[in-house]
Amino acid sequence: LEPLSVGLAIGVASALTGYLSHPNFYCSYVECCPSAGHRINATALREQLDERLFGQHLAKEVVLRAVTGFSHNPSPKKPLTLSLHGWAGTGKNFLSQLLARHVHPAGLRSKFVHLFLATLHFPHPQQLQLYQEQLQSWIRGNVSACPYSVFIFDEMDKMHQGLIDAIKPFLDYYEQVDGVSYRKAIFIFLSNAGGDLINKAVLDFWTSGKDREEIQLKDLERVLSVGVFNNKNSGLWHSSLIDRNLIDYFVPFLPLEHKHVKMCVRAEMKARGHAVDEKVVEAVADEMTYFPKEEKLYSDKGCKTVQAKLDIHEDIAVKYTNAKD
Ligand SMILES: Nc1ncnc2c1ncn2[C@@H]1O[C@H](COP(=O)(O)OP(=O)(O)OP(=O)(O)O)[C@@H](O)[C@H]1O
Repeated sequence: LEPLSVGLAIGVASALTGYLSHPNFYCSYVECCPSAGHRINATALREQLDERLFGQHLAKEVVLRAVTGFSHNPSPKKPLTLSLHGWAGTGKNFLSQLLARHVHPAGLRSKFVHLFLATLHFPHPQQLQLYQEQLQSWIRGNVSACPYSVFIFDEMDKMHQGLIDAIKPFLDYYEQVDGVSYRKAIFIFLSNAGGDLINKAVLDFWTSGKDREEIQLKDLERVLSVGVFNNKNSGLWHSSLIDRNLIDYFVPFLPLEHKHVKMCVRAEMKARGHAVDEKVVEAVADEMTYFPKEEKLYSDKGCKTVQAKLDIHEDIAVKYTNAKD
Protein backbone atom coordinates (compact mmCIF):
# COMPACT_ATOMS: atom_id res chain seq x y z
CA LEU A 1 0.00 0.00 0.00
CA GLU A 2 1.14 3.52 -0.80
CA PRO A 3 1.83 5.62 2.31
CA LEU A 4 -0.45 8.22 0.78
CA SER A 5 -3.45 5.84 0.55
CA VAL A 6 -2.83 4.56 4.09
CA GLY A 7 -2.84 8.14 5.32
CA LEU A 8 -6.00 8.85 3.35
CA ALA A 9 -7.72 5.73 4.71
CA ILE A 10 -6.81 6.67 8.29
CA GLY A 11 -8.04 10.22 7.70
CA VAL A 12 -11.38 9.02 6.27
CA ALA A 13 -11.80 6.46 9.06
CA SER A 14 -11.17 8.97 11.81
CA ALA A 15 -13.46 11.55 10.16
CA LEU A 16 -16.18 8.91 9.93
CA THR A 17 -15.68 7.85 13.54
CA GLY A 18 -15.84 11.48 14.60
CA TYR A 19 -19.04 12.02 12.63
CA LEU A 20 -20.72 8.85 13.90
CA SER A 21 -19.86 9.57 17.50
CA HIS A 22 -20.92 13.23 17.23
CA PRO A 23 -23.83 13.77 19.61
CA ASN A 24 -26.03 15.26 16.86
CA PHE A 25 -25.74 12.12 14.78
CA TYR A 26 -25.71 9.58 17.59
CA CYS A 27 -28.62 11.17 19.44
CA SER A 28 -30.83 11.19 16.36
CA TYR A 29 -30.86 7.39 16.59
CA VAL A 30 -30.38 6.70 20.30
CA GLU A 31 -32.14 8.64 23.06
CA CYS A 32 -29.62 10.83 24.88
CA CYS A 33 -29.82 12.64 28.18
CA PRO A 34 -30.07 16.40 27.57
CA SER A 35 -26.69 18.11 27.73
CA ALA A 36 -25.66 20.30 30.66
CA GLY A 37 -27.46 23.64 30.72
CA HIS A 38 -30.59 22.17 29.17
CA ARG A 39 -33.65 24.39 29.64
CA ILE A 40 -37.29 23.59 29.34
CA ASN A 41 -38.94 25.72 26.69
CA ALA A 42 -41.50 27.42 28.93
CA THR A 43 -43.13 29.24 26.01
CA ALA A 44 -43.79 25.99 24.20
CA LEU A 45 -45.04 24.42 27.42
CA ARG A 46 -47.40 27.35 27.99
CA GLU A 47 -48.77 27.00 24.46
CA GLN A 48 -49.40 23.30 24.98
CA LEU A 49 -51.08 23.85 28.33
CA ASP A 50 -53.26 26.64 26.92
CA GLU A 51 -54.30 24.42 24.08
CA ARG A 52 -54.65 21.05 25.79
CA LEU A 53 -55.26 21.38 29.53
CA PHE A 54 -58.83 22.46 30.27
CA GLY A 55 -60.26 24.18 33.32
CA GLN A 56 -57.04 24.25 35.34
CA HIS A 57 -55.92 27.87 35.45
CA LEU A 58 -54.16 27.42 38.80
CA ALA A 59 -52.27 24.24 37.92
CA LYS A 60 -51.13 25.89 34.71
CA GLU A 61 -49.94 29.00 36.48
CA VAL A 62 -48.08 27.17 39.26
CA VAL A 63 -46.39 24.65 36.99
CA LEU A 64 -45.23 27.32 34.55
CA ARG A 65 -43.84 29.41 37.37
CA ALA A 66 -42.10 26.38 38.88
CA VAL A 67 -40.62 25.20 35.63
CA THR A 68 -39.45 28.63 34.50
CA GLY A 69 -37.71 29.29 37.81
CA PHE A 70 -36.10 25.89 38.01
CA SER A 71 -35.05 25.61 34.42
CA HIS A 72 -33.47 29.07 34.30
CA ASN A 73 -31.54 28.57 37.49
CA PRO A 74 -28.03 27.44 36.49
CA SER A 75 -27.37 25.97 39.94
CA PRO A 76 -30.56 24.89 41.71
CA LYS A 77 -30.05 23.93 45.34
CA LYS A 78 -32.36 20.93 45.17
CA PRO A 79 -34.38 18.98 42.60
CA LEU A 80 -37.74 20.38 41.56
CA THR A 81 -40.55 18.75 43.56
CA LEU A 82 -44.18 19.24 42.65
CA SER A 83 -47.15 17.80 44.53
CA LEU A 84 -50.30 17.60 42.42
CA HIS A 85 -53.64 17.30 44.25
CA GLY A 86 -57.16 16.87 43.01
CA TRP A 87 -60.16 14.75 42.16
CA ALA A 88 -59.94 11.78 39.79
CA GLY A 89 -59.64 12.49 36.08
CA THR A 90 -58.88 16.18 36.40
CA GLY A 91 -55.56 16.04 34.54
CA LYS A 92 -52.79 15.28 37.05
CA ASN A 93 -51.25 12.46 35.01
CA PHE A 94 -51.97 14.34 31.82
CA LEU A 95 -50.09 17.45 32.96
CA SER A 96 -47.19 15.40 34.37
CA GLN A 97 -46.76 13.66 31.06
CA LEU A 98 -46.93 16.90 29.10
CA LEU A 99 -44.26 18.34 31.35
CA ALA A 100 -42.09 15.21 31.09
CA ARG A 101 -42.28 15.47 27.29
CA HIS A 102 -40.78 18.94 27.49
CA VAL A 103 -37.72 17.47 29.17
CA HIS A 104 -37.59 14.19 27.24
CA PRO A 105 -39.58 14.20 23.98
CA ALA A 106 -40.39 10.48 24.25
CA GLY A 107 -42.38 11.22 27.42
CA LEU A 108 -43.37 8.11 29.33
CA ARG A 109 -41.56 5.96 26.75
CA SER A 110 -38.29 7.73 27.54
CA LYS A 111 -35.75 5.77 29.53
CA PHE A 112 -35.24 8.94 31.59
CA VAL A 113 -38.87 9.25 32.71
CA HIS A 114 -40.01 6.90 35.47
CA LEU A 115 -43.59 6.35 36.58
CA PHE A 116 -44.35 4.56 39.84
CA LEU A 117 -47.80 3.46 40.94
CA ALA A 118 -48.02 2.72 44.65
CA THR A 119 -50.47 -0.18 44.31
CA LEU A 120 -48.69 -1.73 41.33
CA HIS A 121 -45.02 -1.32 42.22
CA PHE A 122 -45.16 -1.46 46.02
CA PRO A 123 -48.20 -3.60 46.85
CA HIS A 124 -46.95 -5.58 49.90
CA PRO A 125 -46.24 -3.58 53.07
CA GLN A 126 -44.27 -6.54 54.48
CA GLN A 127 -41.71 -6.09 51.68
CA LEU A 128 -41.07 -2.49 52.62
CA GLN A 129 -37.35 -2.89 53.18
CA LEU A 130 -36.84 -4.51 49.79
CA TYR A 131 -38.87 -1.78 48.07
CA GLN A 132 -36.89 0.91 49.86
CA GLU A 133 -33.58 -0.53 48.67
CA GLN A 134 -34.83 -1.07 45.14
CA LEU A 135 -36.32 2.39 44.87
CA GLN A 136 -33.22 4.10 46.21
CA SER A 137 -30.91 2.17 43.93
CA TRP A 138 -33.21 2.82 40.94
CA ILE A 139 -33.22 6.56 41.56
CA ARG A 140 -29.47 6.66 42.25
CA GLY A 141 -28.63 4.64 39.13
CA ASN A 142 -30.88 6.66 36.87
CA VAL A 143 -29.82 10.08 38.08
CA SER A 144 -26.16 9.00 37.72
CA ALA A 145 -26.95 8.11 34.11
CA CYS A 146 -29.00 11.27 33.47
CA PRO A 147 -29.17 14.18 35.91
CA TYR A 148 -32.33 15.44 34.16
CA SER A 149 -34.31 12.32 35.09
CA VAL A 150 -38.02 12.76 35.80
CA PHE A 151 -39.75 10.63 38.46
CA ILE A 152 -43.55 10.55 38.71
CA PHE A 153 -45.13 8.93 41.77
CA ASP A 154 -48.85 8.29 41.28
CA GLU A 155 -51.21 7.36 44.14
CA MET A 156 -48.96 9.12 46.64
CA ASP A 157 -51.71 8.83 49.26
CA LYS A 158 -51.35 5.05 49.07
CA MET A 159 -47.55 5.06 49.41
CA HIS A 160 -46.13 3.63 52.60
CA GLN A 161 -44.58 6.28 54.80
CA GLY A 162 -41.34 4.32 54.83
CA LEU A 163 -41.09 4.63 51.05
CA ILE A 164 -41.69 8.35 51.13
CA ASP A 165 -38.94 8.61 53.72
CA ALA A 166 -36.66 6.51 51.53
CA ILE A 167 -36.74 9.10 48.75
CA LYS A 168 -36.33 12.01 51.10
CA PRO A 169 -32.50 12.24 50.89
CA PHE A 170 -32.76 12.75 47.12
CA LEU A 171 -35.13 15.69 47.50
CA ASP A 172 -33.10 17.53 50.07
CA TYR A 173 -30.68 20.45 49.76
CA TYR A 174 -27.54 18.28 49.57
CA GLU A 175 -24.95 19.08 46.94
CA GLN A 176 -24.35 15.38 46.45
CA VAL A 177 -25.47 12.11 48.01
CA ASP A 178 -22.81 9.39 47.65
CA GLY A 179 -21.18 11.25 44.79
CA VAL A 180 -24.41 11.88 42.86
CA SER A 181 -26.12 15.25 42.50
CA TYR A 182 -29.91 15.18 42.29
CA ARG A 183 -30.34 18.91 41.76
CA LYS A 184 -31.36 18.77 38.10
CA ALA A 185 -33.94 16.01 38.53
CA ILE A 186 -37.71 16.53 38.72
CA PHE A 187 -39.95 14.65 41.17
CA ILE A 188 -43.72 14.83 40.67
CA PHE A 189 -46.11 13.44 43.28
CA LEU A 190 -49.77 12.84 42.41
CA SER A 191 -52.57 12.24 44.83
CA ASN A 192 -56.29 12.60 45.41
CA ALA A 193 -55.57 13.86 48.93
CA GLY A 194 -57.33 17.16 49.44
CA GLY A 195 -59.47 16.66 46.32
CA ASP A 196 -62.70 16.83 48.30
CA LEU A 197 -61.57 20.02 50.02
CA ILE A 198 -60.62 21.62 46.72
CA ASN A 199 -64.02 20.63 45.33
CA LYS A 200 -65.79 22.17 48.29
CA ALA A 201 -63.84 25.41 47.98
CA VAL A 202 -64.67 25.61 44.26
CA LEU A 203 -68.35 24.94 44.99
CA ASP A 204 -68.34 27.67 47.66
CA PHE A 205 -66.96 30.07 45.08
CA TRP A 206 -69.73 29.13 42.68
CA THR A 207 -72.39 29.46 45.40
CA SER A 208 -71.20 32.96 46.23
CA GLY A 209 -71.58 33.93 42.57
CA LYS A 210 -67.88 34.20 41.82
CA ASP A 211 -66.18 33.15 38.65
CA ARG A 212 -64.12 29.95 38.75
CA GLU A 213 -61.15 31.79 37.24
CA GLU A 214 -61.20 34.21 40.18
CA ILE A 215 -60.02 31.45 42.51
CA GLN A 216 -56.48 32.17 43.53
CA LEU A 217 -53.79 29.90 44.78
CA LYS A 218 -53.90 31.39 48.24
CA ASP A 219 -57.61 30.52 48.53
CA LEU A 220 -56.79 26.84 48.11
CA GLU A 221 -53.48 26.81 49.95
CA ARG A 222 -55.30 27.67 53.13
CA VAL A 223 -57.76 24.83 52.55
CA LEU A 224 -55.02 22.36 51.71
CA SER A 225 -52.79 23.26 54.58
CA VAL A 226 -55.53 22.50 57.09
CA GLY A 227 -57.02 19.51 55.31
CA VAL A 228 -54.02 17.74 53.89
CA PHE A 229 -50.84 18.72 55.57
CA ASN A 230 -52.08 18.76 59.14
CA ASN A 231 -54.56 15.96 58.76
CA LYS A 232 -53.69 12.54 60.13
CA ASN A 233 -55.67 10.71 57.48
CA SER A 234 -54.55 12.57 54.40
CA GLY A 235 -51.66 10.25 53.60
CA LEU A 236 -49.12 13.05 53.47
CA TRP A 237 -49.28 14.73 56.83
CA HIS A 238 -46.79 12.45 58.56
CA SER A 239 -44.26 12.56 55.86
CA SER A 240 -40.97 14.22 56.45
CA LEU A 241 -41.32 15.78 53.00
CA ILE A 242 -43.68 18.31 54.47
CA ASP A 243 -41.80 18.73 57.72
CA ARG A 244 -38.61 19.60 55.96
CA ASN A 245 -40.20 21.78 53.29
CA LEU A 246 -39.02 19.50 50.55
CA ILE A 247 -42.08 20.08 48.38
CA ASP A 248 -41.52 23.20 46.29
CA TYR A 249 -45.02 23.65 44.89
CA PHE A 250 -48.49 22.36 45.72
CA VAL A 251 -50.52 22.24 42.56
CA PRO A 252 -54.32 22.12 42.98
CA PHE A 253 -56.58 20.59 40.31
CA LEU A 254 -60.16 21.85 40.19
CA PRO A 255 -63.16 19.59 39.51
CA LEU A 256 -64.20 19.67 35.86
CA GLU A 257 -67.54 21.04 34.68
CA HIS A 258 -69.79 19.83 31.85
CA LYS A 259 -68.21 22.37 29.46
CA HIS A 260 -64.70 21.04 30.24
CA VAL A 261 -65.84 17.47 29.65
CA LYS A 262 -67.10 18.59 26.24
CA MET A 263 -63.68 20.09 25.53
CA CYS A 264 -62.09 16.73 26.42
CA VAL A 265 -64.46 14.92 24.04
CA ARG A 266 -63.64 17.30 21.18
CA ALA A 267 -59.91 16.95 21.85
CA GLU A 268 -60.21 13.17 21.84
CA MET A 269 -62.12 13.20 18.53
CA LYS A 270 -59.48 15.41 16.95
CA ALA A 271 -56.69 13.20 18.32
CA ARG A 272 -58.38 10.26 16.59
CA GLY A 273 -58.42 12.22 13.35
CA HIS A 274 -62.23 12.36 13.32
CA ALA A 275 -64.45 15.32 12.56
CA VAL A 276 -66.00 16.86 15.66
CA ASP A 277 -69.67 15.94 15.83
CA GLU A 278 -71.34 18.22 18.38
CA LYS A 279 -74.21 15.78 18.88
CA VAL A 280 -71.78 13.09 19.99
CA VAL A 281 -69.88 15.63 22.12
CA GLU A 282 -73.09 16.54 23.92
CA ALA A 283 -74.17 12.91 24.29
CA VAL A 284 -70.85 11.78 25.78
CA ALA A 285 -70.74 14.70 28.21
CA ASP A 286 -74.36 14.06 29.23
CA GLU A 287 -73.57 10.45 30.03
CA MET A 288 -71.09 11.37 32.73
CA THR A 289 -72.39 11.73 36.27
CA TYR A 290 -72.13 15.05 38.05
CA PHE A 291 -72.07 16.22 41.67
CA PRO A 292 -73.35 17.63 44.01
CA LYS A 293 -76.66 15.82 43.69
CA GLU A 294 -78.78 18.95 43.26
CA GLU A 295 -76.56 21.30 41.32
CA LYS A 296 -74.85 18.63 39.17
CA LEU A 297 -71.92 20.88 38.40
CA TYR A 298 -68.78 18.76 38.43
CA SER A 299 -67.97 15.51 36.71
CA ASP A 300 -67.50 12.58 39.11
CA LYS A 301 -64.63 11.16 37.13
CA GLY A 302 -63.41 14.33 35.46
CA CYS A 303 -62.53 13.43 31.89
CA LYS A 304 -61.34 9.98 32.80
CA THR A 305 -64.00 7.88 31.07
CA VAL A 306 -64.34 10.11 28.01
CA GLN A 307 -62.28 7.79 25.79
CA ALA A 308 -64.28 4.69 26.69
CA LYS A 309 -67.62 6.46 26.27
CA LEU A 310 -66.55 7.86 22.94
CA ASP A 311 -65.53 4.35 21.78
CA ILE A 312 -69.07 3.16 22.42
CA HIS A 313 -70.65 6.12 20.58
CA GLU A 314 -68.34 5.79 17.60
CA ASP A 315 -68.95 2.04 17.51
CA ILE A 316 -72.69 2.61 17.39
CA ALA A 317 -72.26 5.24 14.63
CA VAL A 318 -70.19 2.80 12.52
CA LYS A 319 -72.74 -0.01 12.96
CA TYR A 320 -75.57 2.39 12.06
CA THR A 321 -73.77 3.52 8.87
CA ASN A 322 -72.99 -0.10 7.90
CA ALA A 323 -76.60 -1.11 8.48
CA LYS A 324 -77.79 1.75 6.24
CA ASP A 325 -75.37 0.67 3.49
N1 LIG B 1 -58.02 19.13 32.67
C1 LIG B 1 -57.93 18.32 31.60
N2 LIG B 1 -57.71 18.83 30.37
C2 LIG B 1 -57.63 18.02 29.29
N3 LIG B 1 -57.76 16.67 29.34
C3 LIG B 1 -57.97 16.12 30.54
C4 LIG B 1 -58.07 16.90 31.72
N4 LIG B 1 -58.28 16.08 32.76
C5 LIG B 1 -58.32 14.84 32.27
N5 LIG B 1 -58.12 14.84 30.93
C6 LIG B 1 -58.16 13.67 30.05
O1 LIG B 1 -58.57 12.56 30.82
C7 LIG B 1 -57.54 11.56 30.89
C8 LIG B 1 -57.43 11.06 32.31
O2 LIG B 1 -56.94 12.10 33.14
P1 LIG B 1 -55.71 11.93 34.14
O3 LIG B 1 -55.20 10.53 34.07
O4 LIG B 1 -54.72 13.00 33.90
O5 LIG B 1 -56.45 12.14 35.51
P2 LIG B 1 -55.82 12.15 36.97
O6 LIG B 1 -56.14 13.49 37.56
O7 LIG B 1 -54.41 11.76 36.94
O8 LIG B 1 -56.76 11.06 37.68
P3 LIG B 1 -56.46 10.01 38.87
O9 LIG B 1 -56.38 10.79 40.12
O10 LIG B 1 -57.67 9.12 38.87
O11 LIG B 1 -55.20 9.28 38.51
C9 LIG B 1 -56.29 12.26 30.40
O12 LIG B 1 -55.43 11.37 29.73
C10 LIG B 1 -56.82 13.32 29.46
O13 LIG B 1 -57.04 12.76 28.19
